[in-house]
Amino acid sequence: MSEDKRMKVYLKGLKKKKIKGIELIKRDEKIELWEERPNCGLFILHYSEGSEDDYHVLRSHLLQYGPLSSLIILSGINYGYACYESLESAAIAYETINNSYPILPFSPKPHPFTVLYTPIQHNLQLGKDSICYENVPVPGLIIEKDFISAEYEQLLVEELDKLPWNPLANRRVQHFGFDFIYGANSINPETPSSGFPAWINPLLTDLQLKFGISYDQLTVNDYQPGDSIPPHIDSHSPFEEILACISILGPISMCFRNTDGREFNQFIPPRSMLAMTDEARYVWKHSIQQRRHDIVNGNLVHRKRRISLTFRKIRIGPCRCKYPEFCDRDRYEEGSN
Ligand SMILES: O=C(O)CCC(=O)C(=O)O
Ligand SMILES: [Fe+2]
Repeated sequence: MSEDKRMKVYLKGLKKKKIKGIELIKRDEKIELWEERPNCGLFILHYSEGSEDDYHVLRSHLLQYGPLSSLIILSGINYGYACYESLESAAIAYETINNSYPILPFSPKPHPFTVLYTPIQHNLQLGKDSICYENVPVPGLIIEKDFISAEYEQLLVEELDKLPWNPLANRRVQHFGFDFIYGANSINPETPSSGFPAWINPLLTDLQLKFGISYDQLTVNDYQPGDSIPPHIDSHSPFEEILACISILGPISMCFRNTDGREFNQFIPPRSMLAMTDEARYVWKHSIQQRRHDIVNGNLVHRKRRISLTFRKIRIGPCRCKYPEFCDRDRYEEGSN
């Protein structure tokens, strides 16, 4: 076949793929595309696996045309969405990609891709469960960024990795102060397991200053991408009100769910402190959902290893929270068993 003919066949194949891609976007994203008028927003028909590597391949290519304000490429879906900061950059990308068919090293094999203008600021419908926000309206939830330094974060990881991790179904854990009894979601106050190692002291001091609480139980969770913790409320009776959770290494989102159906994904940056007080502590369930990515401000954030340190204070006496319908105080009342 001549080179000319080969090119024609190749472009015909690409055109067919494009028509199929548009149908898919209409079906999944429920939007009609506006193909002709230049717009900052672009649907990308990348025909790849949408893996993390594919995401980075696309991102570095698209950045050649100008700064992006959004890029969402989801695993297992062969189209994505990008938004340029300027119309000019989007137009250069559109013209260059659709006229010169650059071949990118996608998985499973290198191939060209196409882009389409869209007038709609889009969060991919198929990725909407993973959209999270920097401040969600959960009463009593406090998030403080940059609570610890990068140096101390590094030290915590090194020290924790010297100690044995206990594997659970979807993550690994360590406990300090008192052992945590899974199932009962409690501790045995009669049998303190171990004290806190000295390298925890700076955190204990900071939390004491912040909340006036001397925390005495610590659960450390270690999550790899895709790991999770099921929805739960930390039992009221064994622990006092304020739970303080320090996050290190990777970013993640935590899902807060109320029994009335409200649900919010809170983005948690590394080295931040998240405190659950009042309703956030006693009423809302929290969980880390099984995912490898989160979407924040229109951008895909791939999860990495994340460690959390949850500080709790053992409660002496019954819980007297304002939420008896959510409280387990009856189970722990004196004389009951
Ligand atoms: O990993 C986290 O931030 C949450 C941990 C947690 O909810 C718990 O250990 O009870
Ligand atoms: Fe918890």
